[in-house]
Amino acid sequence: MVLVGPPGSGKSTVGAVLAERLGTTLRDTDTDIEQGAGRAIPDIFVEDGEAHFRALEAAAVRAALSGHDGVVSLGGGAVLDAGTRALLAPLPVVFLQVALPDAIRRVGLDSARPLLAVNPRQQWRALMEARLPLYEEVASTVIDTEGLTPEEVAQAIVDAMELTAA
Ligand SMILES: Nc1ncnc2c1ncn2[C@@H]1O[C@H](COP(=O)(O)OP(=O)(O)OP(=O)(O)O)[C@@H](O)[C@H]1O
Ligand SMILES: O=C(O)C1=C[C@@H](O)[C@@H](O)[C@H](O)C1
Ligand SMILES: [Mg+2]
Repeated sequence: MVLVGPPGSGKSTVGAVLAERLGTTLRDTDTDIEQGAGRAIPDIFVEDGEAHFRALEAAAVRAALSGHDGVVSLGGGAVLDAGTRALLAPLPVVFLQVALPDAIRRVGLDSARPLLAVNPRQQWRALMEARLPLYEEVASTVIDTEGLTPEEVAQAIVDAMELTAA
C-alpha cells in the first residue's frame, strides 16, 4: 500500500503506525533518498537543485515500489513525475487529504521542508493547487485526516481498504 499527500498530511507518521498495525514495515522514499545521497533533503535542494532531487526521487520510488511489500510513504512531490504516476496506477494508493490550517499547524515554518521554508502558507497553498489533481489521479482511496490522530487515520485506512475489498 502506498501513501501520498502534501507535506503535513502525515504520510511518514501514519505510515509507521499503519505498518505496525498491519504487521509489516514502512519504507519512506525521503529516508531512502537521504540515505542514498548521504545528505539531508534541504542540502540536496540547496546544493543540486529541485530537478536533481526529483530525479533521485523518481529512482527511489521505482526501487521502493518494486522492492518492498509493506507500506510505502512517498515524498509530497513524488506524484509530479509522470513515470511515477504510471507506476502507481495499478496499486492501492491512499491520498491523505489535509486542509491548510491543519497542515500548517503540523509542519509550520520548517527548515526540513525546503519548499515551505520562506512563506509556508502561501507555498503550501500553491503546492496543493498544482498537485491536487495529481493526488486525485493516483489515489484509489482518499482519507480526510482533519481532526484525526495518526492512529485514527491508520484505522480509517484499514477500514476503507476492507470496504474496498469487500
Ligand atoms: N493526523 C495527525 N494529527 C496530528 N499531527 C499529525 C498527524 N499526522 C502527522 N502529524 C504531525 O505532523 C508532522 C508532519 O507529519 P509527517 O512528517 O508524517 O508528514 P508527511 O506527510 O510525511 O510530510 P512530508 O511530505 O514533508 O514528508 C509531524 O510532526 C507529525 O507528528
Ligand atoms: O512536497 C514536496 O515537494 C516535498 C515533500 C517532502 O516529502 C520531501 O520530499 C521534500 O521536502 C519535497
Ligand atoms: Mg514524510
